[in-house]
Formats: sequence, structure tokens, C-alpha cells
Amino acid sequence: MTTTQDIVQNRSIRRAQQKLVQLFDSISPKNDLGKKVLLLGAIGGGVYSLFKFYSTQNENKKQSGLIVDNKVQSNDKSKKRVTVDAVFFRRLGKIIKIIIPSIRSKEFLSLMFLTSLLLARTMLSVSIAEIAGRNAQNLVARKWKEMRNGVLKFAVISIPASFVNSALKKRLSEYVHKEYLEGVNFYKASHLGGSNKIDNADQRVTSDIEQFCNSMSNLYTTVFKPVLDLILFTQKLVGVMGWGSPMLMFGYFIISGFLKRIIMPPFGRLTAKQSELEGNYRTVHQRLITNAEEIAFYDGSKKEREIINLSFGDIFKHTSYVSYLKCLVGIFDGFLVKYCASIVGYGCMALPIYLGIKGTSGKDSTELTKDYIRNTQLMVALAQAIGQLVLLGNKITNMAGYTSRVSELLEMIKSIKERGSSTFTIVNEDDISSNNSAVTTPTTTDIYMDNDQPAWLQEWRRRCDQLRSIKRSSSSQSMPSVTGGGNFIEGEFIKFENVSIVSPEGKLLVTDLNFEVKPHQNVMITGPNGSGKSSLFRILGELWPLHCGTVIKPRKEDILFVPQKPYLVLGTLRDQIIYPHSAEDMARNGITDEDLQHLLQTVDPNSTIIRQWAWDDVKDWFTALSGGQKQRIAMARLFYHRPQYAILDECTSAVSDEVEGKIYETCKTLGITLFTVSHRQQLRAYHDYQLLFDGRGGWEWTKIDHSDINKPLSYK
Ligand SMILES: Nc1ncnc2c1ncn2[C@@H]1O[C@H](COP(=O)(O)OP(=O)(O)OP(=O)(O)O)[C@@H](O)[C@H]1O
Repeated sequence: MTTTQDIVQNRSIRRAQQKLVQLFDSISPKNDLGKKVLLLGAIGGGVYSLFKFYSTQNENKKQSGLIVDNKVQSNDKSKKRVTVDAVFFRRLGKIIKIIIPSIRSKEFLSLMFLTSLLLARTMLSVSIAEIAGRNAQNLVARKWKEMRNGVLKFAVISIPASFVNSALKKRLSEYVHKEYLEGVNFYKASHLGGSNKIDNADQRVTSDIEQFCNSMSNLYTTVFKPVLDLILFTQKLVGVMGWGSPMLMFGYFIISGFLKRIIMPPFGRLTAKQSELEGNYRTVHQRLITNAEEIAFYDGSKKEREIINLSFGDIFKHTSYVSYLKCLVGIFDGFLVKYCASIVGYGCMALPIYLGIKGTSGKDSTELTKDYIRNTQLMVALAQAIGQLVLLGNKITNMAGYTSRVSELLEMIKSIKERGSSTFTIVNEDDISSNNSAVTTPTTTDIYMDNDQPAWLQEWRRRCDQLRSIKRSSSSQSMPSVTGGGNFIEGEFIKFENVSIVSPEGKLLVTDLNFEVKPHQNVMITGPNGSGKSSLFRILGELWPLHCGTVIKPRKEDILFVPQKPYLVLGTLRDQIIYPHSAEDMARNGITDEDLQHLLQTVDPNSTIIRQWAWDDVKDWFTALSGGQKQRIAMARLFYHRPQYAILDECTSAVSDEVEGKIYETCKTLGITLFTVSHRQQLRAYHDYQLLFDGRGGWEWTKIDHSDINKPLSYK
């Protein structure tokens, strides 16, 4: 079976080949010089392209620096080598053992059925060709027969072929599911890191297995006929001409095979790369869906679009590049298999006559002509069979790519199972930081233990205000992105007037809500689970439509939401703090890494993050950072953007009380007005008002009495 992508690639190759043929034809046959120049140009271009291919290998390896968090970072050479070699055959053998476990399995039986049909097809085509060859009249009839035969062949072979294909796919998928989903293997594979971490496991389990099985069953059906032809015609040729000529032909193909192997681009690796890029593309889309709410709150669509475009661009660039290489190789193959092989074939024919061997001496010209014509036909058939096998090499190389992807998955699961229960080696923290040469280890006095912290934060507040006023003067009035039955009005404060919070499913969560919050008045929102606390902010963030009433609020960019689950973007450590800004935005605003270090130090006084990683490090930050570190990053991001209002949705649960206090103090220094969603009483100390939802649609707005902050909350 062929994928749409293969069809597109094949089409573009065919189109390019046709164009080349047209180009050759367009030149007058009399204009031999022009033809030669063009031929030389084409060969020169091809050689140059292949040379360029090898010289840009390293460049290609660096593709998409952003999307490396899921890549296998293994030093194991066998995992990286993707070619038709001993490793390929060993891996293929292992997979075949999985998909065809015994000769009594139904997969083996269906394969045998397919084999007998293929055999019958070959015998039938040979006998039809023989009959057709005898009678010129039959030649006309042959066309009809061939057509009927072709249709029959397609129907007879394609049904069992697809049956075998799906049987293999089922067996392999079931095996992988069993291994991957055994115990906590799937967790270890994606979270325990190291060299056994599986990149794009979903892509491997779904698409790569399918591609592997497709190419394998496809290969089986296409390899059969040329092999049989090879045996048949070699036997006939040896009978009439002896071993010399067929051996010469074989020798030519062996030498050209070696030549091809030397200059052939590594299609196996390119195919594996293609799968990896497709996996990355799927991952970035998946992340967008999984973290849609957090991204929407951060207004991160621009940044996410950049990431998705970059990932798509990688696939597009790679696919175009592979199509181009396939086109060149197709031309080279045609040259090797058709033209050069014909020259060698004529040599094979002429040599026995010239040397007078194998019964050629003493024959008259008519007999020699008869032998020559018969032998030519046999030789052409043999050359075609070998040629088809040579071209099959391209398919096998392609299959090597999928074999390596599927094998890596199986090998990594096996290794995880073996090593997953062993204890971890403790590494000295100093070793970690000294290994990372890019990390500048700040001393505590260096950054924050001095008394300049409040002064620096005041200065930071001034810079942020300045940037905001520049941005405001250049941007137009913001419009509400979601409309409903109510009104959004832009203002300098937040006010809810007769607003009812209604979920997308029509559930009334809070009725007729009325409150007003002026800048620098912090509000704590409490209430039982599912009472609508986060939903209030979905309305404030314009994610949900306003059912009724009026909401007066600043612009969307002046309110920042810090969700329960901190969102971490694909990219560098720097990108985590500045999200959804890019490094270019940061530089444009005159903000430096040193500024970021100040901000991070506020919430991470022991430098647990900056001592481990450098600003340019790219990691899978979801797994690399601890729960508390993720929350610290989210807080540093809040200070970086310094919005007028911030919504903290249970986002300090994993940091110590001391750091939590520091966060609230810093927000105060920076002039950020807070809405905090929390059940923890001690946080009331940092707030002026409390909004309490009772979970039945009711609510209560009270001023917090700071002399009585330990009083328990009055909901169950
Ligand atoms: N996208 C959605 N579509 C439909 N219903 C939703 C959606 N998001 C939340 N809800 C529903 O709205 C209700 C309130 O959810 P919300 O997240 O506001 O609760 P909460 O008070 O923040 O709860 P918790 O304390 O558990 O975080 C819940 O019943 C929830 O099922």
C-alpha cells in the first residue's frame, strides 16, 4: 500500500523525469552539441547536488533547534545507524519473529497463500508471454489478455496482500501495546529520561508500525517476480550461451551496485528523520490541544503558531529535499539500469561471436542472427529482472528507516524493563554545574543577598510601565474576542455588574455577581470544588462568553493568568520565563538575561534552576523541572510581564511559605493587583477582600479583617 505522501513524491519524481525527457526531445536531434552540453549539465548538476547533500549533512542535523525535547539523545551508535546492513537484518529478523511467531500461525499461513498466488501469477504471465511470442496474430489478442490479466492480477493479489498486511500490523501492534503498556513502562519511557527515553512514542506505535508493515508486505509482493525471472532466465541463458555472458551481466550489476551504494544518499536515515519530524509535528499540535486553556490565558497563539510553523517548515523542507534526491537517484538508476546495462548486454552478445566460443564458430550468418535475436531477448529479460531487483534496493533502504524506528521502540522498552528497576546513581550537584560550562554560577551575594532588591524591583516596575505606555500608544483599542448576552467595557479597574457565570454546557454556576476591585486591592476567591472559581476568570480572560450583565475590565494584555498547572513551552529556559514573548521581543525591549536572573532569583533564592541549566538549554521542561520549580518559573514569568492584574489559581501550592510570602511581597512592590484562588487560610493575610462561592450559585463579598485572619472559611 502506498501513502498519499508517497504518491505525491512519486508524482513529482515522474513529473521531473518527464520534464527532463521533454527537454531532451525539444532539442533537435541534429543539434548533437546542444544535447551533449545538456547531458553534461544534467550529470554535472546531479554530481554537484549529491556533493552538496553530503556537505549539508551536518546542517540538516541541526534542523529545528526548538523541537528537540522529545528527541532520543542517545550515544548508542546502533540506534543512529539507519542503512541496509547487519544491524538492519538483525532487527528485521527480530521483528519477523514477532509478526510470524510460528509456521502454524495464521500470519504464516496467509503468507503462504499469498506466495502461492504470486507463484501462479508469475507462471501465468510467463506462459502467456510464451504463447503470445509464437503467433503474430496473438499479439493483438495479447493486449486484451494482458489487460484482463492485469485486472485479474490486481484483484487476485491485492486482496490477500492487504490481508497479510493487516495481519502483520495487528500482530506487531498488539505486541508493542503489550510491552509498552505493561506496568508503568509507558511512564518510565517518557519520564525517566536518559538514553532510554522514547521520542514520539505515539508516532512510533501508530504511524511507523503501519508504514513498516506496508513497506514489508509491499516488498514481499514486488520482490517475488524479479527473483523468479532471474532464476528462470539465467538458467536458459546458461543453457544456450554458457556461464560467461550471464556472469558478465552479473558482474556489471554488482559493480554498479557498489557504485550506487557509495554515492546513494542515506534514504533509510532520511525516512527515519521524516517519521521523527512528523512525530514532532503531531506533538506540537497535541500540546496545543492539551494546554489550550493555559495558552489562551497567556494569549500565546502567536508563539504557538511560530512553533507549529517551524515544525511544519521542517517537514516541508525535508520532504522537498528527499523528493529532489529521489528524483536524482531515479535518473541515475534509469541511466544505470537501462542505458549502461544495454551496452554491457550488447558486449555480452558480441563477445561469444567475437571469441568464437560456445558453438558460435562454424555457423553461418543466418544461424548467428537467429542465435543473436534469441539471446538478445533472454538477455533483455534477465537485465530487466536484475534491474527491478536493483530498484527494489531503494525500497529496502526506505524500509530500513521504518525498521529502525520500530526496532528502537522495542529495544528501548526492553532496556527500560531491564534497567527500570535498578537504583539511580547519585551525582554530586557540583559535578552537574561544573559539567555545564555555559552555566554561570551566581553567588548568593552576587544577586540578591544585597539590600538592593527592592530598589531593583522598583526600577523594573518603572521600565515595565514605560514599555506598556509605548505599546499602548502604538496599539488600537482592544475588542472583546467573545461576545454573548452581556457587555465588556474597557476600564482601569475590574467591576462585575449583574453577571451570571454559566458554563458552556449551560450550567448556572454563580448568579447575579456584583463586585468592584480597584488597583492594589487584592482579592481572594474561595469556595468548594466546581463552584466556578476558575470559571470567573475564564470570563475575565474572555475565553467564555458573557451570559448577561456588564464586566468593566482593563485590556486583555493587562491581566495575566497563572494557572494551577504551569504551562511550559517548547524551547530554551529563557523562553519559559518570557513566554509568550520571543527572544527577539525581549531584546527589542532592552531586557537582558541578567534581568531574568534577577527575576528568577526572587522566587528561587537558592538558584536551584539557574545552577542546573543555562538560559540557552533546550529540554523537555515538563519532566526536567520539579513541581516547585515549575511554579517558580511561572512566578518569574509573572514578574517579567508585570501585568496590572494577575490571577493566581492555586499556583503556589508547591513552594515554601517563605517563598510564597516573597512572591506576594514582590507583587506588591511591582504594583500587581492579585486575585488568588486558594483554600489556604494563611493567604488571607495578603488580601483585602474575599469572594466566597457557596457552590449552589450563591456568593459573598467581604472585607478581610486582618486581625482575625485565622478564622476558618465558612463553607463545607
Ligand atoms: N470547558 C468546560 N465545559 C463545560 N463545563 C466546564 C468547563 N470547564 C469547567 N466546567 C464546569 O464548570 C464548573 C466549574 O468549574 P471551575 O473550574 O470553575 O471550578 P472551580 O471552582 O475552579 O473548581 P476547583 O476548586 O476544583 O478548581 C464545573 O462543574 C466544571 O465541570
